[in-house]
Amino acid sequence: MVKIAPSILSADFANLERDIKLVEEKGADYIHVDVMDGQFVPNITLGANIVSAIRPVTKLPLDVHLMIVEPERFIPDFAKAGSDIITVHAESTVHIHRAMQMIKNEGVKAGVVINPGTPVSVIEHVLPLADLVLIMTVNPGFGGQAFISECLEKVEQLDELRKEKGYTYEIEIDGGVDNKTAKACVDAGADVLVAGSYVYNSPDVGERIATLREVTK
Ligand SMILES: O=C(CO)[C@@H](O)[C@H](O)COP(=O)(O)O
Ligand SMILES: [Fe+2]
Repeated sequence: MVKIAPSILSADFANLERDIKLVEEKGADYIHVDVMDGQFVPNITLGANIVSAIRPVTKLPLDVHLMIVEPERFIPDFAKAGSDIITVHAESTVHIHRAMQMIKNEGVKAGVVINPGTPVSVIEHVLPLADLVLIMTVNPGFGGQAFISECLEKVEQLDELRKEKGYTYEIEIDGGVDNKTAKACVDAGADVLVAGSYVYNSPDVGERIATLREVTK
């Protein structure tokens, strides 16, 4: 069954505890945390102090998506804050392999992520290190953008590669996931769907999570 990772970027920041507990109760699998620095992407969100603050409010894994330049500078902080998965952009550092080693050395699962314009070949040599590969289906920076379906070809490639080479990473999709796009993601080979605005911009968050499960069955 597909895993659902609501993105708290679309939650009410004045009521984060309430909104995290709500999706946990309604069957979410991960809590997706979008960290933006205003440089790698044109938006600023939150830092390791917020990850520490939300750590005690949920038992769900914290899936921390770093959209920051030179993430190596902050990996120890996000690990100590209680992240379960830390995902770094191949485009954000010249040392993606080192960044992933740093994450693993902290005892945290290491993810690698690529933007819509970046091919799978760029991350080919770090796939043996990856616990998770995240495919962006929007240009990172904001919630509520339209799904870029061309990116699904990369999900198929990654699914093929793991079958061929015996890699163990999960494939996660982030951006524009809703009741209309979720099925194609799973059909392409995705294991985890991040959904921000679709889940949180509704008075019935439980119905939204249930619909994502229903349409991907
Ligand atoms: O990383 C990002 C955006 O850069 C995401 O995790 C968004 O939070 C997804 O939002 P929706 O497209 O689901 O509204
Ligand atoms: Fe994200």
